[in-house]
Amino acid sequence: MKAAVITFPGSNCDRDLAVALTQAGAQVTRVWHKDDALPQGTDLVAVPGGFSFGDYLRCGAIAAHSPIANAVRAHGAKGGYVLGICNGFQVLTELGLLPGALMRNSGLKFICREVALKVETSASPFTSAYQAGQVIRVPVAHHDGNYQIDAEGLAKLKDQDRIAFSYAPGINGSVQDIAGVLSENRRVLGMMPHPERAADAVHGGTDGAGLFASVMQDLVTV
Ligand SMILES: NC(=O)CC[C@H](N)C(=O)O
Repeated sequence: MKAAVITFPGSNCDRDLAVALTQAGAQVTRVWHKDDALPQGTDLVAVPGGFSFGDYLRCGAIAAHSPIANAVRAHGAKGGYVLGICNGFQVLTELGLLPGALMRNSGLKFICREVALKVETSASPFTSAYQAGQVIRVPVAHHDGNYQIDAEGLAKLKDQDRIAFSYAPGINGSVQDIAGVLSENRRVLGMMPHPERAADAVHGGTDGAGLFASVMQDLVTV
């Protein structure tokens, strides 16, 4: 599995994401946002957390207009794997690869702590190592994690089993406590919690490691 981890000015989880992917067995290349093409043979594009461009104008909005943005959008559009974590999830909604938007947390506070997450589906390349209904513990660190989508979009997510994770219980006002969603072809995942911060015993928990193990496994069987 060849993975490309994108870095924007203000990204702060790019190294951790690269380490988690490497430990899971991926061959990782770091890509600067000013590049306009992905490395040859990229299977997975990973968009990390952080504060790209200082979270002006909306979180992820400026990053979605970076030189690399069109290549990321094209990779997702042609069926490639794309993973967006936290600010990366915000970027993927701004790119139009995932529906909905991330608004300011309902409590108007930055939330930085470990949370309980329910795995809503194991039928995806990113969640196959988990059981549907399983509750895992993963850290969050965000001020704009309040996922919102219109009623029609929500019905579609539910009908197509595209809610990957939900908070159990809710923490930030997200509709249906949604913490992560999948694209229609299930190859694009955006999630606010940080599995790369719970992927090694030294992190104090390894519940996030299953996500990286899942996508490695998926590629082998494709
Ligand atoms: N950890 C992150 O990626 C934070 C995302 C974004 N800057 C927010 O606070 O909502």
